[in-house]
This record gives sequence, C-alpha cells and structure tokens, in this order.
Amino acid sequence: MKVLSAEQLSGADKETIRKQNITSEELMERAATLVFNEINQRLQGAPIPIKIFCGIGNNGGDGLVIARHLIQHGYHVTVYVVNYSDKRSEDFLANYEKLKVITNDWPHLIKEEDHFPEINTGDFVIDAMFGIGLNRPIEGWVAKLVKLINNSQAFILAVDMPSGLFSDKTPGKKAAVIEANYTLSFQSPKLVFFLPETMDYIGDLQVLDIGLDREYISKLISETFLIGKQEAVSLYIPRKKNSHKGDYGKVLIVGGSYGKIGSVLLTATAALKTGTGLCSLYIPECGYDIIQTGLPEAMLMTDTDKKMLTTYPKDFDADVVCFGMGVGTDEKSVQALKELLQANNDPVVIDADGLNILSNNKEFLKMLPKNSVLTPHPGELKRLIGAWEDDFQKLEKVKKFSKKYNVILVVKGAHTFTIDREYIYINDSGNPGMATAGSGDVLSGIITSLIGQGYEPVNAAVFGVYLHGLSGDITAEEIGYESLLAGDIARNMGKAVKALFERESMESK
Ligand SMILES: NC(=O)C1=CN([C@@H]2O[C@H](COP(=O)(O)OP(=O)(O)OC[C@H]3O[C@@H](n4cnc5c(N)ncnc54)[C@H](O)[C@@H]3O)[C@@H](O)[C@H]2O)[C@@H](O)CC1
Ligand SMILES: Nc1ncnc2c1ncn2[C@@H]1O[C@H](COP(=O)(O)OP(=O)(O)O)[C@@H](O)[C@H]1O
Ligand SMILES: [K+]
Repeated sequence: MKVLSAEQLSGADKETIRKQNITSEELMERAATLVFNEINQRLQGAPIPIKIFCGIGNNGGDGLVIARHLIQHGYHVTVYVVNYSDKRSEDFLANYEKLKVITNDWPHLIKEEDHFPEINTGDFVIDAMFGIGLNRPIEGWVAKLVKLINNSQAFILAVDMPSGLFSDKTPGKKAAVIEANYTLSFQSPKLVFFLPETMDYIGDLQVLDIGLDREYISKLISETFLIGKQEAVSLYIPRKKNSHKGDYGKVLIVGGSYGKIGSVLLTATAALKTGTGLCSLYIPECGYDIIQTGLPEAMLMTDTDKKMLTTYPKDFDADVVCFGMGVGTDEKSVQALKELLQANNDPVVIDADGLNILSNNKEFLKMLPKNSVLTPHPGELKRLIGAWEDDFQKLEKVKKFSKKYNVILVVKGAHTFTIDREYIYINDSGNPGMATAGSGDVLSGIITSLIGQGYEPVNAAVFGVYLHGLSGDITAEEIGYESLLAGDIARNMGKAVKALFERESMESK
C-alpha cells in the first residue's frame, strides 16, 4: 500500500470531488460516517460517556459529523469545540449548523483552561482537534488540554491522526501530542505512524478507504510503501515441479567465533527452512561438532583458527554469501571480510559484526558488490552512518548511504524499514516477542536464502522481513511473546509461507 504525503492526499481529495461530482462537505460526510460506523460497531449502543473534542478545521468538521450520527443513534455525547482560533473552515461551519438542528445540547466552547471539562477513566474520548493540517506545534492552553486528555486514563480514539503529530516531521520530545489507543486514519497510513519516535502515539491503527479516486491514486508516484500480506504475496516466487536442489541456491554462511557458534546455526537453520537448496557454512574450527550435530542438513568448512575467522574460502563457488553473525571484530576477522569482498562480485548479505567491521574500516564500503543487503539494528546503523537528530533525518541519511554505495539497507526495529535508494518499504508484520537474542541472525538467513533462490536482493529483503515477522506472529499466537525464541522463528518459516496463502489466517496483517 502506498504511504501518501499530506500534499498527495489533499490532491486526491480535490480530484475526487471533481470526478465524483461531489462537494467537499459530502466527502467529509462520507469519511466521518465511516468512522461513526466503526465506533458504532464496537460500542453496540453502550451507554458510556462519549466526549468529542473538535478543532475548527476539517478534522474538527469530521468530529462534528461523527457527533451528529452518534447523537442520532442515542449515544451519550458531549461535544467540545476547541476554539483555538476563529478561522473556522467552511465544512466545519456547515456541520456546526447541522448539529444544532438535531440537538439542543449545543457544543461547549473551550477558549481557555477554565473551560476544560472533567475527563474520567471510563470516558470514550474522540480526538478530532487536528489532522493533517497541523503546521506548527500545539501550544498554550490547547497543549494543556492535550495533557489533560492523555492523563485521564480514558480510551482515546484519534480521527485521521493523533492531534499534535505532523505528517512530515517529528513533533519534538516535549511537544503536546495525543496518545491515542486507536487511530482511524483516512485512505492512507501516514509515515509517522511507523517511525520509532512517533509510533507510540498511534495505538492500534486502522486505515479506512474513503473512496478517493482510485485512478488518481494509482498514478501518484510514491516512494514509500507499507508491506502487508497482499504486497508480500505478490513477491512470492513458486517452486517448479521440474526442479532440483541446485535450482534453489547454493548459500554460504560465514560467521561465528568461540562462544557464538549458535548465531551461525540460527542463520543456517533459517536459510534451509526458507527453502535453500544447498547450505554451506564457513566457521572457526571450534564450531564443527556443534553444527554437524545441530544441523545435519548443512555442509561445513572450518577455518584453521580454532576460535575465530581469519580467512575466507575464495575458491568456494556460492550463489550468495552471508557474513557477520557472531564473528567479533578482531583484526584477523577483518581480514576475512576483506578477502570475501575481494572475491565476490554478486550481492552479499552483511549483518552484525560484519557491519561493525565495515564501520571500523570505511574503505571496505566501496568494495561492497552492487545491491548487497546490509541489515543493521539501530546501534549498528549509528556506527555505520553516524548519529541523527530525528527519524526523518535518519531516513535521509540512510537513503544517501544507499545511493552512495549502491546497497540496500534493512533498518531493523518494531517496524523494519527496507531502504533501496529513494524507496522505503515499511514492514507491517512482527511483534515484541521477537525482541530476543538471535532473531536478527534468523532474518539474515531468510534474506540470504531468498537471494539464493533467485529473488532480486531488494525483493528478498522486503519479502524476507515480512516472512520473518509473520513467522514471529504465528509463533506468538501459539506460545505468547515471552517464551518466543529466535529458533522458533526459523522453525516456523513453513507455517509463515503457508499462511500467506490462507484466506482467513492473519487477515489483518
Ligand atoms: N481525504 C482526506 O484525508 C479527508 C480529510 N478530511 C479531514 O480533514 C483534515 C485536514 O483538515 P484541515 O486541513 O482543515 O486541517 P486540520 O483540521 O488538521 O487543522 C486545522 C487548521 O488549524 C491551523 N493550525 C495548524 N496548526 C495549528 C496550531 N498549532 N495551532 C492553531 N492552529 C493551527 C491550520 O491552518 C489548519 O488548517 C484531515 O486530517 C481529515 O480529518 C475529511 O474531512 C475529508 C477527507
Ligand atoms: N518490538 C518488535 N516488534 C517487531 N519486531 C521486532 C521487535 N523487536 C525486535 N524485532 C525484530 O527482531 C530482530 C532483532 O534483530 P537484532 O537486533 O539484530 O537481534 P540479534 O542481534 O539478537 O539477532 C529484527 O528483525 C527486528 O525487526
Ligand atoms: K485528530
């Protein structure tokens, strides 16, 4: 799904109004009625106090439409107009009049702190103060109102986006922003919903298709995509009946050191479980028995050093090589990565200490084969590209790095971002149970496996990240977050691939 900017959305609004021959007020009615339907479906007429805080722009207009429908359906609604300015939008005013017609209980105007209502734990608060139109931080008494709502323990539903969030920049650490439990957003998810600094404001997310012109949206050029099940399925390459193990990649995984042989075992297991035809490992000698016992399906070569990597098997003919997990950063192992980069022209996958070695030896970056995939977590990324001021600056720096070195970066996190030059792919699978040692090692095994099977490196990264998260979700459903182990993610890869094609399962992902 495309992630559209505020500008693109307002363009789509205008085009929809023109093509469908409707007024902007009718579009507002349509969008806000969808929000009402969702609320009504969940509350089922429950007599709980609903407090709607409306701004004076179109987000506030949505709030008034929602209020009208809720009142007409017998809900206990109190409407507050957060009157931070007198420049009310036309559609706000039209809906203000419509609301007055159906109720004697007119909206309460809030113009200062003294007008704040009491907000209680059991209240249902609807935040319709600001949407994509916010262009400066919320300040003064409105900021105090935001804090009052946040501290109330009431359930908070945000309309389009939590008030105080901008669609194209981070709000700053001390800014007043609604901390929603649930966000119902119109037509397209916004980039800030997925960034580490701002994702916590959203709560659970649902995107409502408000029927903006499909043709116009399909022609919009977007550089940012949300990857859910539908997008993942479209990347899948089916296996051929008439095929053999040589068709599914000869993969070489290079890594490990004394005390960290488990990491390569995880990576290799994940590669085989993702469908690799032939999996070989190159590890320090101390790992021989561990791998041969733990993963008899894999083939093994050992370094002359017992405890760490010192060299690379240049003559080994692999379709794709993965380097880095558990390697350490000893000078001797730096040499191993150098030899690997000198020997390979095809894309490689670099993870963990492989990335740390790159950061300590920046001259190696130019040696990376085109379209190699680097999979840093935030700590490794900082060593690679330097510190950033906020998530938007981070994205710019990563794009620049990707373009400069012709590589793909998989920036891991609760929402993993795969960045290929200008393009950003945001992953929508996964869960906090995956915050456990070794789950990154599993991910590099999955991506390496897919490249070996003939996926384009960027597709291998995007699809691999999605499958990794989906396998984590399936595992968490079975055993919960706490006891989820990285190895479970690898072992459940088969269930993840199958779930891609099951209609009912994981439908929301
Ligand atoms: N296609 C869509 O996405 C649709 C969007 N609609 C709604 O329209 C909203 C956008 O409406 P608006 O453009 O009127 O903007 P908002 O209602 O988000 O904001 C209101 C106005 O407040 C002013 N403002 C910005 N920052 C301020 C601040 N810190 N303090 C005081 N005033 C400030 C701005 O001039 C802005 O236009 C969307 O978020 C959505 O709720 C729907 O009504 C219809 C369809
Ligand atoms: N809260 C979370 N939600 C979803 N995925 C997560 C979460 N925490 C971690 N992950 C995923 O788990 C993996 C962790 O990788 P990494 O930090 O490299 O771990 P390790 O080095 O122990 O293997 C990443 O793919 C990341 O996206
Ligand atoms: K809002």
